[in-house]
Amino acid sequence: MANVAPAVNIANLSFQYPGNEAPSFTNLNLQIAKGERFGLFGPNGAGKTTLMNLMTGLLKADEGTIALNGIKVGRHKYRVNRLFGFVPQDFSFYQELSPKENLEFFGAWYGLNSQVIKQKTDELLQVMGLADVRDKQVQQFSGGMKRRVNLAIGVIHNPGILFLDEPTVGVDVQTRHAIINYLIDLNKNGTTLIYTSHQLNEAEDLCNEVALLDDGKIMAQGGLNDLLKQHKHDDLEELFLALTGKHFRDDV
Ligand SMILES: Nc1ncnc2c1ncn2[C@@H]1O[C@H](COP(=O)(O)OP(=O)(O)OP(=O)(O)O)[C@@H](O)[C@H]1O
Repeated sequence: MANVAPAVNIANLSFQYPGNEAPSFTNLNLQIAKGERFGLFGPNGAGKTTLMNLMTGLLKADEGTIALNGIKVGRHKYRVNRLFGFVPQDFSFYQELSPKENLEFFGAWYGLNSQVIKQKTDELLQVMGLADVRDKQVQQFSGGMKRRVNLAIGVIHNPGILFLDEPTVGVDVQTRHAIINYLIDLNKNGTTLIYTSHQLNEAEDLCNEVALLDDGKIMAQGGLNDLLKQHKHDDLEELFLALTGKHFRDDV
């Protein structure tokens, strides 16, 4: 059988923000296989968002390469951009537009034809519980509704890889359940999920593979159950504290 390229292949990645004293990453290597529900965890300031921004091409590596499904990020921008969806921590839609208008706009941006845009827009508004408010301005929505709009936009083009940076921050239990169940369904249909969160109990429901990042280094990586067994911990929170320590990580 031919070798299948991993969903994400990071090789010898080095990156430093201009003006910072120390690099964020030096010679980092990470592979994420296709079809995984992969969780990237770590304390505040560990580098999770920076790594997501590098994987999605928002930041450019100083050294090393990142490939998605075997295609190098930064080289074939248009091809790479259509491979993945990104649900960033900050809302990435137009507040003055309705959810329907936002989905139509981003569908067109991804080059979908109008028939597909209409069908995906109707489907996503329904799945996300936004059908009744489809024509209202998003700026009038609650935080949980805005999170669902953010997610819908990230998946309108049926991406094979979906990056999610804290997709459930600040939402209620109902929205959290809806989002997690939707993500599990997407994964069953073949989408690789790459997810960060501080909600470790939620991560246990969602992820089958995890990596713990601290100070730009991967402290542990593997199947969630294998890691818990190997380190003799009952849950991800215990493992997290054991590997990253209990001290605060406030930036100064
Ligand atoms: N634009 C920037 N310029 C300079 N330094 C930055 C920039 N963005 C982030 N950093 C620094 O890089 C480090 C990693 O930040 P990052 O936001 O990637 O961490 P994180 O793991 O996502 O944290 P959190 O859990 O708090 O979201 C921090 O020390 C942060 O101060």
